[in-house]
Amino acid sequence: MRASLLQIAVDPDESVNSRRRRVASLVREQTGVDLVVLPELWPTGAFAYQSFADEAESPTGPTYEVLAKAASDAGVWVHGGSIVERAPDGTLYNTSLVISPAGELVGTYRKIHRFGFDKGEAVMMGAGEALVTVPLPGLVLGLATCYDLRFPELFRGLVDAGAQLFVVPAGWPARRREHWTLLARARAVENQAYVLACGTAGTHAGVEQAGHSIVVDPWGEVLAEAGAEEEVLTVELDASRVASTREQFPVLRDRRLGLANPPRK
Ligand SMILES: NC(=O)CCC(=O)C(=O)O
Repeated sequence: MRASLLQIAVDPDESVNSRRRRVASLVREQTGVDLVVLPELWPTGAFAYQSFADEAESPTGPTYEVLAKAASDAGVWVHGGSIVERAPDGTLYNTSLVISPAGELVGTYRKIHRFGFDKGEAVMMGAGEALVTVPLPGLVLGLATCYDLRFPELFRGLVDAGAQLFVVPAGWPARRREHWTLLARARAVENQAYVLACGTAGTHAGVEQAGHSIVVDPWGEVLAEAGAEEEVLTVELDASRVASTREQFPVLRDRRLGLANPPRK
């Protein structure tokens, strides 16, 4: 499987619609790969909280429309990063879209762990409640978004649901870049799965973005890593590597589940 991660620069001087058109043509340029991955909240910027309500859309709204057309023109699967979703009851969610080469919306995932502690996304958005996997030809995809990367139990739950490849769109700040790289490798090693972590470039809402999108294999080796600027990272994934790693070094088999917690003192 060939995958391209589009590390998009979110420039506040570019309108959301111009960025959608620009990203759609970048997706079309990936004809020949199997999977294209976009970052978290690339239409608005993950930290541009003030525009969330104005730019909120439905999962089949304007971002889906441009990506679905681009996916079918290029004949690729698209993980569309995420959008600000407005649910029918008015709640906002940070929602990922997975689109087939026929342009169908085959999966959505509402970010479970919201970032910001007592402000920003954490108070403006609802929390997702469901783990999501999507079978792609050759590998089962498990979905997570940005801050989710800090919560290993989510990834273990996705492994239990069959995931072999994690796609993690992000808007990760430059000042915590070392955490990003370390956590992406940790999630790959502990779960013996591919990690495709796609961040944004540029600075928006005063937050410099890390870029440094990264692809890690099931043994924890970094197959490719971007710089800080806008960049397309294309990698070859070997679907059989997940099974062979899990077979040759069967650490997942040694889990001790169901132990009782010690009483709290
Ligand atoms: N958009 C995010 O989830 C940011 C996460 C982050 O900055 C961190 O975990 O650190």
